Amino acid sequence: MLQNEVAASQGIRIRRRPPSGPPLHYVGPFEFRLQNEGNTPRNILEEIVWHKDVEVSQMKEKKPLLSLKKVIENSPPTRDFVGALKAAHLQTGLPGLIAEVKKASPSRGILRENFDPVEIARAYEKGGAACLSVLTDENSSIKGSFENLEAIRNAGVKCPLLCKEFVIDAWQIYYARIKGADAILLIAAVLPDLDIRYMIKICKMLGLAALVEVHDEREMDRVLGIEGIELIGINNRNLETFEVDISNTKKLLEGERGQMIRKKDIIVVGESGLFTPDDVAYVQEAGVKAVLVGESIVKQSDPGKGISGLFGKDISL
Ligand SMILES: O=P(O)(O)OC[C@@H](O)[C@@H](O)c1c[nH]c2ccccc12
Repeated sequence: MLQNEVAASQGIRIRRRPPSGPPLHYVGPFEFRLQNEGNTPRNILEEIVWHKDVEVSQMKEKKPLLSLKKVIENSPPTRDFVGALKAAHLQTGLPGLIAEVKKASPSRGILRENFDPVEIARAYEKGGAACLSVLTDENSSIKGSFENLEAIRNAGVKCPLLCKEFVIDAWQIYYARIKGADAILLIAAVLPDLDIRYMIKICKMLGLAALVEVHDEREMDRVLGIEGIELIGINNRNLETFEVDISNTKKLLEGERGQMIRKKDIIVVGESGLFTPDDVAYVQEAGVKAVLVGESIVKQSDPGKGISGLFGKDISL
């Protein structure tokens, strides 16, 4: 089966690359690009993934896997991302915080002018974040970068770091490891089961935690069928439509799914759209032991104080 067909059979709507024939058409003396269902991305997630495909193949030519492996042999060990979340939860009785260093988003535009990633990371650490998330996609309106990840790691920040990337190829996991990541995001709306299985093995080999992100029941059920998963993120934002609804976290943790997660001792991370202590309490009640928060804290003049605002108390002690 073709890659897109395998994905579609698992309910994945994101196509990994334009599936249909030549996009150029001749009409008289003119050549122009005819947009059609086949060669036009259906939403921003699909557009990012198609772009990523080109980006990764170019990067791979410049830095082949073998050269990355050599660098990794001499890299310092990774930090324990899952352990840091568990410890924070035990210590505070609140969900462990993954605080996101986020400059902009496709739906909200620029979130912070004068964006200084290292300053934000330090403020988060001081404010009690257990871990940090750093967006690394450079070509979309997310405005992330691997330089930010590297700069935060090199600045002596001790919190474990999540590389927030759109992973479509295992090469990216090696690259993230070199740039200072302790964990990486794998998006179930993009990756078929076999890719997730394979990538989780690579993460284990490299000492990285994998945060596997789901958004609906079907994705959750697929991911629960995969061995060796320690961290599942429930995104309250639909990456195709950008609709945000925090009751999504509750819905996906009800009944048998919640039971299975407890039995497997999986840590669930509530992601996106969390702004108030009530929001945090709501997802904690639903069963999460960690939260991933960007907008509400990165927008504050002191992002560290933003954390106290989010939890309704100082969690830095
Ligand atoms: O800024 P928010 O609403 O607090 O959301 C943070 C984080 O969950 C969000 O940035 C996110 C979750 N999954 C993603 C995947 C790609 C890009 C971004 C994301």
